[in-house]
Amino acid sequence: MSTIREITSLPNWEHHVTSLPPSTLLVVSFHAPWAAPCAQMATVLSTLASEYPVTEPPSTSWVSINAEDLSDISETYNVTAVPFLVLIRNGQVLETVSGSSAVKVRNAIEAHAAKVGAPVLNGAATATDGHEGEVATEEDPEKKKEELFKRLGDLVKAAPVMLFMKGTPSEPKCGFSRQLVAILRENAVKYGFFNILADDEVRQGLKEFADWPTYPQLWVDGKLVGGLDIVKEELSNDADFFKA
Ligand SMILES: N[C@@H](CCC(=O)N[C@@H](CS)C(=O)NCC(=O)O)C(=O)O
Repeated sequence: MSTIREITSLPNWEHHVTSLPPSTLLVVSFHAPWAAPCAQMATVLSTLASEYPVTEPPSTSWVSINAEDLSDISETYNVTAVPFLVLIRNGQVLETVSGSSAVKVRNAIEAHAAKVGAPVLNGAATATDGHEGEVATEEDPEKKKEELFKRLGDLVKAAPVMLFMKGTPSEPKCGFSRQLVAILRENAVKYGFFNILADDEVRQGLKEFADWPTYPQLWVDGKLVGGLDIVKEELSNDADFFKA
């Protein structure tokens, strides 16, 4: 289970890059502390990283960089907006993804990294150097809502099964979320998760987007199944609900 490491200085970055074998895919996430979509992207990336096992030599290496503090590095990679993802192997930039689309980020990483026990998408990702999903600077509330809903539309598809919960699977912060995590574990379901306590915009926005007022929320293939009660009901009607 890979984790994301924060690069804190230029020497730290140089040491990290030069210590990697040529075959390792280096996943670099540029962020800024003031940009809420970066907090969301951090969660998306740590969920993704956790799906990649730690191997020797490492098949993937995951780092994040404060784009403003380490401007020498962000300038090297032409980071003009955050979040901004750069995929590097053997010193070569393979692909960049500008913006907060969880789907584009997942596709790009899956296209370049082999996950043990998972199919590798061949050429599924395309270069995405457009400006979609960037941080809105305007205060137009309609535009902000449109952007939020676009992010949420991507986020609910960040994994085939997505759990929006309070806390994390290892540390649920609410009994309902804890119960749903236990159900998923009992049914050996692989899932991505999002801690809605870490992002109030997502917490409030998803209620409206989903037309569902509470958490946990379970989404399968980008469609809302429901909360804990609905999942329990589905399983009591069909014990193989998650196997279909
Ligand atoms: N019966 C609900 C229980 C979930 C629930 O009531 N959640 C509350 C308390 S944890 C909630 O999310 N409230 C809205 C919020 O906290 O934003 C289910 O089946 O999921």
